[in-house]
Amino acid sequence: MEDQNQCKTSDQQLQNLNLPKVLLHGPPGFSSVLQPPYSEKFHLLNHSSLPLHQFAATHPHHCATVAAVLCDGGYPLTVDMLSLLPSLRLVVTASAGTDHVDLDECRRRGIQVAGAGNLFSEDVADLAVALLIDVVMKISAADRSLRKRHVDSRAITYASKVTGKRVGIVGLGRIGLEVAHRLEALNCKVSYNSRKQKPFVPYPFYSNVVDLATNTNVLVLCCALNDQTRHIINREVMVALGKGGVIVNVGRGALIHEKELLKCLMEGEIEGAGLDVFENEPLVDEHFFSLDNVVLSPHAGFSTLESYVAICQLLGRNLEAFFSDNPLITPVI
Ligand SMILES: O=CC(=O)O
Repeated sequence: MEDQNQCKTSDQQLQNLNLPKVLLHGPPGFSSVLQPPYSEKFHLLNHSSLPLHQFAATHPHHCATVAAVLCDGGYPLTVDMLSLLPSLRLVVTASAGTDHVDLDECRRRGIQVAGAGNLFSEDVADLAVALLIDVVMKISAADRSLRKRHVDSRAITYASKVTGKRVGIVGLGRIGLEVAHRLEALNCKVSYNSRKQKPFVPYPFYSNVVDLATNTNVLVLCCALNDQTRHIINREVMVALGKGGVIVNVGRGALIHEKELLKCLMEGEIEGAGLDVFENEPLVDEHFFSLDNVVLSPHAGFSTLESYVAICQLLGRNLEAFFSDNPLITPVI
């Protein structure tokens, strides 16, 4: 554990005593998400060099008094972890998804949670459409082929038209809607599946993902991961999508039964996949690496420079709002 401010003067350390303690729960370097003026308003603690339970064992006083956690999307906050922080009142996550945070436990303990809101929706939608176009038009496969000096583009099999494709969006929240708007410009025929039919959208609704797959060429997964959506894309759905079918996933890896996806890709049950997320992140199943009909992206849907600058501000503003007794800017609960 390092105290974020340990190299400052002891005067500043004394000053820290009056500042709310915020525990940073993310990768090395995560502390840079809070910049002045926000970084000066909190006593930042960074445990990235130690697992949280070891930090708790070696720094019980800090753990007992941490008031807020600032966490990164890939960093779980389980019941056990939350129990190490008895004074915790706020979790701010730098992600739109909240499947890594035990929200039920936060509710039970009255801990408020803020997230990224819709900040990343446009970037994620851009990436979804980029992956769709790449897989369908075989851009990355052609690039690989050219680099091997196979200059005849037909050395790879024929690409397919994006224009006019029937695209089924799974999860028509803000990201799904952004994807739909982009696809309309490409003359794609959009339909969707979600928990409930949305009265305000013009797209056909399918209450069942198998029916959606049967009636489309491409599935784009934009929904949240929860008990209802885990492995929502199983073999039955992939077979229903059919041999020319493509799956794009910008939601969470575990929306797809990944082993079945690999089998379907290898056996030609579906045509291809564009994946920004994986079931065992940060690990990626290496079987994907040898498949030419897959385009891979390292969970990068939210990593534009513009959005990074914006999320840094938003995290600080949520912390500031909470500790000034104002409503959270982007509340989850
Ligand atoms: O995956 C990224 C996010 O949830 O913001």
